[in-house]
Amino acid sequence: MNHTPVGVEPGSTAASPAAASAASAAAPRLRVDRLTVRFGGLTALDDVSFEVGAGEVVALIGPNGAGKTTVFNAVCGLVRRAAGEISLDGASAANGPTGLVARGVARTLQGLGLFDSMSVLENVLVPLESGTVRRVQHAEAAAQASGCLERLGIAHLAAVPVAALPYPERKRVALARALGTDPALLLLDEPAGGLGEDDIDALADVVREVAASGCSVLLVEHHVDFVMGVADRIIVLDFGRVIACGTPDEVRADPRVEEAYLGIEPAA
Ligand SMILES: Nc1ncnc2c1ncn2[C@@H]1O[C@H](COP(=O)(O)OP(=O)(O)OP(=O)(O)O)[C@@H](O)[C@H]1O
Repeated sequence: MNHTPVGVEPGSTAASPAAASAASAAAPRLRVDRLTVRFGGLTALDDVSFEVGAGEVVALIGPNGAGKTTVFNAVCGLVRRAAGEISLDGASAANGPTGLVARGVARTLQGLGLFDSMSVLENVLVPLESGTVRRVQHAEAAAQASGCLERLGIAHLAAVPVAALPYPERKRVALARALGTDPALLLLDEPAGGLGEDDIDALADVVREVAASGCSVLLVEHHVDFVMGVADRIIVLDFGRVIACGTPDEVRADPRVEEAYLGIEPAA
């Protein structure tokens, strides 16, 4: 896995010179710069900045309503930015529902969003054949989708309707569908939610392997042990602002995080 730090943002707890020089050496895979999103009078994101490097796993954590999903939606162009810039591999993203998906961003959803009556393989084929990501020949798409099912240990379920599967397998299908597009940036929305410990361990292995292959991973997750075990860096949001950013150890030791996220009052 690539552990290269790619920069330190306002509120960061990790400000090493190495991080600064790495950040300036190459454009990060994802750059979110001073992002502000408002819903009417509510400021859901307020001046949020962070970066995700190639092959890096970055976790966004924070209490309910902190703005994590809104970051994903902004990266995908599903909510309009009131201010700020988002870029992928140095190319600026339009402020609307265009561009990023075609440029190699894939996302899983909290609600999975699978087509229940379709088979596992058919679900994974949907984005490959729809032309929303890119248009590939059917044989090539089928081979790519099958490879993803193998990778996630569900090849034997290829012909099974999704409706017949238990929740952990359904989550694997959703992940396979995202990975099937061969993304440069993978957005995972609560990937460990609803899973048991064995499935979470297997998921962590997959995330590490995906990152080792060069794909960048940005994930939103409440399962603290999973986050601490898999993330290279963690960004902590609270009320739409970045309150801390650093390695798992740095974030774990930050009293602001304990106070905001874990609900622990800092020692007097
Ligand atoms: N489409 C919307 N319209 C109005 N308000 C919204 C909308 N989407 C999100 N919000 C509000 O913006 C804030 C941030 O929401 P968001 O869903 O990003 O938080 P979150 O950190 O993902 O929370 P959770 O952990 O509960 O999923 C919340 O106050 C939420 O109610």
